[in-house]
Amino acid sequence: MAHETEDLTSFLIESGHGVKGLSEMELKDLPKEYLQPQSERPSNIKIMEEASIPIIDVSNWDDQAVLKSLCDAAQKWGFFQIINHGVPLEVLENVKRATLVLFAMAPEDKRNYFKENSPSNHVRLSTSFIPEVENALEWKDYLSLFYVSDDEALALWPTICRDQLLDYMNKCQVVIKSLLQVLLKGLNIQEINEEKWSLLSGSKRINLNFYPKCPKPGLTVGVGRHSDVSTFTILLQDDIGGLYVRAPDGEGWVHVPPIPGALVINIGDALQIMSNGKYKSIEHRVIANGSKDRISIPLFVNPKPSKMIGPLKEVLVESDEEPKYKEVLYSDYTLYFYRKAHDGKGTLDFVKI
Ligand SMILES: COc1cc(/C=C/C(=O)SCCNC(=O)CCNC(=O)[C@H](O)C(C)(C)COP(=O)(O)OP(=O)(O)OC[C@H]2O[C@@H](n3cnc4c(N)ncnc43)[C@H](O)[C@@H]2OP(=O)(O)O)ccc1O
Ligand SMILES: O=C(O)CCC(=O)C(=O)O
Ligand SMILES: [Fe+2]
Repeated sequence: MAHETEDLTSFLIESGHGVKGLSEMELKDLPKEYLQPQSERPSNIKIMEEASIPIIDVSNWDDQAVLKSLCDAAQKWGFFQIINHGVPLEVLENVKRATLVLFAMAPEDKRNYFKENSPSNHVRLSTSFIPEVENALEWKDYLSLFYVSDDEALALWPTICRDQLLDYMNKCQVVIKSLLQVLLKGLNIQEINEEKWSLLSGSKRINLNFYPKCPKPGLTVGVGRHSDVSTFTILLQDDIGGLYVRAPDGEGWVHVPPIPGALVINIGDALQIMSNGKYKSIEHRVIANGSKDRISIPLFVNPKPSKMIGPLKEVLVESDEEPKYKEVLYSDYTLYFYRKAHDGKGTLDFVKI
């Protein structure tokens, strides 16, 4: 039934089943649309079992040793986990539960949030990444919510999860502010005025990712190799695992093990650009799971879309380096990201000098 592409699109999107619906059919084989080229399949990944991304205790953001660990991790790994960050465990659990409840909704209710029916482009349920431009689909459904204000979110976001998400985003504000202050100190910027806050963190997007159990996890991906286009991302994951990040040697891949209560932080392209390459946005990917559903919730902290981004002048003066990236309107950068399939760190080519 769902094996011809047109039928598949109708099943996934028009009927609102998503890839979760395919998973529930207990198919023996994957529809051909999900077959990734050999080079992207998990069997071709060199996994570095002995390596791990840093785990940093941030109970005291003002501690110089904590500052050094965070800035070193942002330079070397671009990915780290934080513990004792102050966001209550209960708030994290509520968000994960709300995500499961959202994806458990009936397809006829979920279909209202797919792009074609959604009342706003700030609320969008999708499957894969951008099916229209992908040669091979990703085994994932996701709800993407662009945050403008609490009032707008209360009016537009699905009632089934909006309160839990807003509470979580609100509680994350301390983490966002503290992390930005530390990372900018590492660039020798001590004071952050309103203009800089807005440049670095003037918009937010939260995605609820659902990776259903997959009949042939070896032949597809949960999410293909990409770097985020954010300033940085705060990722909450459940206890299943499957996220891998590119190791600093550029060859192998390192698993990000779930740690109860921890938040995963990754530097995005916008901060790589603004720090003129000092902080690294690192490629990452998600492998599908053969026996269990998985969820993750990335909170993308982004520049305001109307801002021009480029290497910060303080960074250029301090390092006496030439800019490595051109200035670009942030919304143009994001649109370029959304116009193509995931392609590793390919989005940065848009601004490389
Ligand atoms: C790994 O898998 C992912 C990752 C992601 C996201 C990762 C990030 O790093 S998110 C950070 C992105 N930055 C922002 O959201 C802030 C800046 N955003 C904006 O300025 C706007 O949203 C916009 C991108 C400029 C678009 O706004 P607007 O002018 O109002 O037009 P739209 O109709 O909303 O969209 C135009 C065009 O963009 C694409 N698009 C927009 N939002 C999404 C979305 N959430 N998911 C996918 N695609 C989106 C879309 O192609 C639109 O084209 P149409 O043909 O539909 O008109 C996300 C998802 C993953 O799987
Ligand atoms: O699910 C994950 O662990 C990562 C998801 C991700 O990289 C993204 O949504 O940008
Ligand atoms: Fe990502």
